[in-house]
Amino acid sequence: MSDLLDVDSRPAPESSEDSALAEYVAEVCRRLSAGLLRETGDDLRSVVAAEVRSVQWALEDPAALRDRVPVHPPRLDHRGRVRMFTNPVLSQRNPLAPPLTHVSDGDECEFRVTLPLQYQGPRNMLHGGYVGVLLDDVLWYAVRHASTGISFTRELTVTYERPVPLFEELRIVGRVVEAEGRKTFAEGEIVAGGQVCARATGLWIAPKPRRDGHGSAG
Ligand SMILES: CCCCCCCCCC(=O)SCCNC(=O)CCNC(=O)[C@H](O)C(C)(C)COP(=O)(O)OP(=O)(O)OC[C@H]1O[C@@H](n2cnc3c(N)ncnc32)[C@H](O)[C@@H]1OP(=O)(O)O
Repeated sequence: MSDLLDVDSRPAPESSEDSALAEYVAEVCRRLSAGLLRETGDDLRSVVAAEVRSVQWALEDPAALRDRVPVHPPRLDHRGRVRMFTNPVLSQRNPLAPPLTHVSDGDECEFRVTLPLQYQGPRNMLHGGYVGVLLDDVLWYAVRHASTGISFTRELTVTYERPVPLFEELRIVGRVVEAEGRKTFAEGEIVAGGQVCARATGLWIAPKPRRDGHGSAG
């Protein structure tokens, strides 16, 4: 996924052990989030203790994490500044991002994910706001893949056709339907068990070029 970012090939100012440590701790945070919402009493204490031990183990022996591949270190921009990939859907280093698999980058972009408890709205169902977050991100990703620069979401319409389930694999799909100047229109859906649960259409707009010829953001 990171190949779509505006990065260069200079080495990141972080050891691979530290990048692995950051991603490992993000995983621990995800497990803790689910544990805090699932457990009580002795079970809660035992989940917290186990995860604290696993962080201590990782800190004491960072080399043990070295074989955890792939690791996604921060990049440097053209001025040599660290560019951390912070995206709350796609960054492995962000505990808010779910454990998502990136399936394809062709005419259709597709992510797959099985969402745990911390994304719950109604019982066993995905929170509606997060349905919008996932669709915004996959449509943005399709727009980004089909173009050369950054675009911002201008309009996003989500149709909730049936509940999006937690605890089972979701396909999250996005595609460009039309591009005209700075505007790109895209659409997509979230599919569970072969059924479309939610659809989205939207418009992405590239920022006006600056006087120096570059985009104004991104
Ligand atoms: C490494 C990076 C990782 C990034 C992760 C991204 C995750 C997903 C994407 C996002 O969530 S982005 C964050 C949420 N979005 C924003 O915060 C954007 C806030 N809005 C803006 O900053 C501006 O509105 C925007 C830059 C999008 C557009 O401002 P402009 O002043 O350039 O737009 P303008 O009003 O000139 O409209 C441009 C064109 O679109 C047209 N237009 C605007 N709204 C329209 C509409 N609703 N339908 C059809 N056309 C529309 C408008 O008529 C015009 O057409 P023409 O070029 O033909 O004249």
